[in-house]
Amino acid sequence: MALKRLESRWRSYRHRFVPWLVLNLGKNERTLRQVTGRSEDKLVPDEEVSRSLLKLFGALLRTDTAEPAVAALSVSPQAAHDAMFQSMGFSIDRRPSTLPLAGTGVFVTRGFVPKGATVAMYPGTVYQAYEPIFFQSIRNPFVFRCIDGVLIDGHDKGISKVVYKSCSGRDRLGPFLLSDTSWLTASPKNPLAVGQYVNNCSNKQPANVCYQEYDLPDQFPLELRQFLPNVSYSHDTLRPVRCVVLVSLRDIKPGEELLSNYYTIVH
Ligand SMILES: C[S@@+](CC[C@H](N)C(=O)[O-])C[C@H]1O[C@@H](n2cnc3c(N)ncnc32)[C@H](O)[C@@H]1O
Repeated sequence: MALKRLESRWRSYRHRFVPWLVLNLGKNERTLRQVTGRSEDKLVPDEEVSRSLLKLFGALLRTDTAEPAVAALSVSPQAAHDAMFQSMGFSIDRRPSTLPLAGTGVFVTRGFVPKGATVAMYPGTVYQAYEPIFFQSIRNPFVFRCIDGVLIDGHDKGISKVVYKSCSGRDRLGPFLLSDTSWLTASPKNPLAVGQYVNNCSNKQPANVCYQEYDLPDQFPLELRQFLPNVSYSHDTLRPVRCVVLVSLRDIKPGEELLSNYYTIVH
């Protein structure tokens, strides 16, 4: 009976962090997020996400004093955070988590995040459901699973880092970089690209952000793609780049830690 229940739960489980789910589902069952269909998993329309990204990336591009629109931009971390604050009204950064034994977390450092805002991005290499990720996934807590089985490896160390850099170096169009590698360092030039450090909510502290899949539209400007923290594992020009953004579930005040929901059940 218990086995049957577990099996049906596993089949309807679509999301997020597999190792964490296996180890902690029993302890944190009250934090499960339930949605009744794929479309319901989107809190805000894709156009709204596009608008936010275009606004921030445009501001980051203008902040750069070197040659705009070409490779190797040199926005300083402080300038990038200022650009974020001015264009979005808030900024976020990594700090030690407020949750016991949870390592690093992500906090609102300045300004207010309104409900429905694109508050962070989940960086990493994007694997289609059929692509090999075995070695990269060993003891890797940063493998994010999308609803359709696409995986995003957001680990900024070891083999994951090597794979991301190599895919990012491969995909460029003339002078244009199509993705950013600086999220692999302590100071990403796109300050949104720290979503892989957002921790899971607890029974006491409910989630204030949720994950939302976002396929990059074809018309996304070439000169702004250099700020994207995602690259496809295989060079596949037909498929749009899969990104995952974190969207605020309520207004969030400065000093608050962003907490997501590592489990989503799609019925
Ligand atoms: C995607 S990473 C998040 C970043 C992580 N905090 C770090 O410093 O690397 C997922 C890992 O964070 C930790 N974590 C996330 N939420 C937690 C929580 N509520 N309590 C304890 N640890 C947590 C677990 O070790 C989990 O495997």
